[in-house]
Amino acid sequence: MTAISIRNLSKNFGNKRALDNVSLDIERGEMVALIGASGSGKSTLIRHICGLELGHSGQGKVDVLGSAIQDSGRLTARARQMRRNIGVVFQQFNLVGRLSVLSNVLLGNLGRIPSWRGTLGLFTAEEKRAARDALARVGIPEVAWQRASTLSGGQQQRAAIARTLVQRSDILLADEPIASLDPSSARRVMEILAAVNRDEQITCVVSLHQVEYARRYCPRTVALRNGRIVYDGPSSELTNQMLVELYGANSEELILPEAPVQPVKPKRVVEPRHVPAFA
Ligand SMILES: Nc1ncnc2c1ncn2[C@@H]1O[C@H](COP(=O)(O)OP(=O)(O)OP(=O)(O)O)[C@@H](O)[C@H]1O
Repeated sequence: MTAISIRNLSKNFGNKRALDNVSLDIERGEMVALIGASGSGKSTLIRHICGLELGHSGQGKVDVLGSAIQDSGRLTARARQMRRNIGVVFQQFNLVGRLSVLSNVLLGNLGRIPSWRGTLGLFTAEEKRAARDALARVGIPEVAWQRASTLSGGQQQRAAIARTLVQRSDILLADEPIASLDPSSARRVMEILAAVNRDEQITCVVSLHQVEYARRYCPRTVALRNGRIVYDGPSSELTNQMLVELYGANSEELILPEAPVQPVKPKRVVEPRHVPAFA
């Protein structure tokens, strides 16, 4: 089943074309990296998938798990209900700093419980147990009672992932979840996302600045440039040389300094979906 299907999606901010006729299918259970230099449209695309932004009026469609969340620039009637099934992790501002970590994770229940219960913070013993299990799943059970503002960046991202586990979403969108983390915290967060994708069969779309993480953790990479898809295929086949050709000097943002530019591989026949779409 197709988890996310995007057709002819475009978005302008003033004169700036942020998305340019994007069409993309992501199957259920995939782990896909979105890469691109700064300003290429990664965040904008993620925000359209969860209905936080709307495409051009009269054009474009985004389906999630077989139902439209936005169509022709308008949110559908089901969008609100559908958002419950889409977990989102951002680079920052993931948690309510003054609340305990456990309370933040419990907020993942809000879409499924009566609003009065959420407002009063009245969660059942079963919901609290599930939240503690989720914190254990992401490797930070010991911080449950700490204020969220006291966590390190990596711990905050792990708590945000735990909240999406409590939410029981089928789709997890992570918008630059490791951009402000040190390399070892970044690896840990990516390992957790990969484990959640593998073990819970949650479809993951992760926007990343550095292609090394895409190659290591995401079988498929979609690369954006100026709001257009310029590569869609196996992460392992997106060479540094291709990045240099696609992004010119901006490719430096995407390639870790220690990774040498690889020699260009001879062209080989690939499935149609995997043909790099240079634009
Ligand atoms: N709310 C907004 N108002 C005006 N312009 C915007 C807005 N959101 C995004 N843009 C512009 O749209 C383009 C795409 O931005 P977007 O944030 O999607 O890129 P990105 O690839 O996620 O970049 P980064 O890696 O720096 O986060 C950029 O030129 C950006 O300045």
